[in-house]
Formats: sequence, structure tokens, C-alpha cells
Amino acid sequence: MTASNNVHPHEINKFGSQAERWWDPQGELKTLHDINPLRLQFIRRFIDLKGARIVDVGCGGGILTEGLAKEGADALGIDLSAELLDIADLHGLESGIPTQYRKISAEDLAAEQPAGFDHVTCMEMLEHVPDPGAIINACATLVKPGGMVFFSTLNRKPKAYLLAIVAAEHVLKMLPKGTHEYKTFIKPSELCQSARNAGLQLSGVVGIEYNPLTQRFSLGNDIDVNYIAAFRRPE
Ligand SMILES: C[S@@+](CC[C@H](N)C(=O)[O-])C[C@H]1O[C@@H](n2cnc3c(N)ncnc32)[C@H](O)[C@@H]1O
Repeated sequence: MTASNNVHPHEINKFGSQAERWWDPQGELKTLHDINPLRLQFIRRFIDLKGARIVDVGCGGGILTEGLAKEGADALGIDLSAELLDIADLHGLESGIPTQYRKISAEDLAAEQPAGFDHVTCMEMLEHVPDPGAIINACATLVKPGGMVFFSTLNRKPKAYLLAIVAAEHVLKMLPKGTHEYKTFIKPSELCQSARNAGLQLSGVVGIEYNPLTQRFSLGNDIDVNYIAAFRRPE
């Protein structure tokens, strides 16, 4: 599979159609807003963001990219949705937080700038592409030796089907219907195997847990649903 066809156009259109509501913290993307501080908290366990050159792969409207830049990173967000990149740019202008965005695939950026970044983030994106392994390879190429790569995704477990699709999309309506497809979810063992094949070493993994009573997310040991994994590219 090449970079140009490692994309589901319907996924790009689906997320692009949500562009105008992307930055509404109570809107359709509320979950991404709610988990963003937790993602940053996990990332900070491994790296110093200040001055670090980071590429955020599949950045969407820039929720994480801006969060990284706010903490002093030199952050570039890449995505294939022009609508989302426009919204990300616009939000950056409004917030005054300096960020850059480009419409380019991870694979093409990796060919253009191998080892061009101190660290790489790729959150909630792998389950939306035909060949996640190719994205993992590209991320491993983009990072400098000694740098970290962070992936988050959904675990292919019945519990994730029940919570991330049945509950979140249909019962609690936290996410728009059709956001996720169970068969695209990725087991931590599969993510680790692909990352190992790409030359990355696992440094840590954490679950993002949801408590329906408090309606709050937290980091924890339960990786059955949504999880973040940190990998290092050896020197
Ligand atoms: C669920 S959103 C996650 C956005 C962002 N990473 C976050 O977590 O805040 C998935 C994003 O992946 C992007 N995407 C899907 N396929 C892609 C591809 N092949 N290359 C780059 N971005 C892609 C979509 O346009 C969308 O912005």
C-alpha cells in the first residue's frame, strides 16, 4: 500500500464534516477535549515539551497539537482533511498559540524529513486508516534516534465494543454514530508488534478510563478500551 491509498476517503469526509464544531468543548468532539489534558499528562512523563520539535500525525482540528505548543513545543500538525487543517489554523490564530499545519500524509512527510522530529504523536488515528502498520512505520522514520512516539487507539475487545460503540455512540451519545468500527480496533499486542517491526521499543502504556457516574476520564491500568502507548526509537 502506498501513502496515497492508505486513506479511507469516507473517514476524511466524516471528520471534515465536523470541522466547524471541532473546538466546541461541549460538542461532538467533547471526548477529545476531555481526554486531552490526560494525553498531555502521559506524554510529559516521558519528555520535556519545551522546545521539542514534534509532529502530530492525524491532528484533526489541532486539539493535541495546540496543547503541545501551549507547553512550549514547536508543533507541526499533519492531516489529510483540508477543512480540519483550516479550522486548526484559524483556532491557532485566535488563541495566539504558535502552531503549524500541513496537508500531507505521514508516509510522505517521513520520506521528506526522516528523523526530522524530536518526538511524534499519533492519537485516535490508527483505527481510521486501511494500513495502520504503514503509519507506525512512518512515525518510526519521522522520529530521531532517542526520541519518543506516542500512539493512542481502541482495543479490539468486546468491552471496547460495548463501551466505545454501544454506550458512547448509541446510549450516552458522547460520540456521533458511526465514529468507530469494531473491526478496526487494535489490540495492544498488535500495536506493540507493529512498533517492534518498525524498530521502536515499548516504554509504557496506560488506559484512558471513563467513569459514567462522575462522567470523567482518568488515566489507569485498564487498557481494555482506550489506551495510549509510548515507544522509544533506540539511539
Ligand atoms: C478521531 S480524529 C483524531 C484527531 C486528533 N488526533 C486528536 O486525537 O485530537 C482522526 C483524524 O485522523 C485523520 N485521518 C484519517 N486518516 C488519515 C490519514 N490517512 N492521514 C492523515 N490523517 C488521517 C482524520 O482526518 C481525523 O482528523
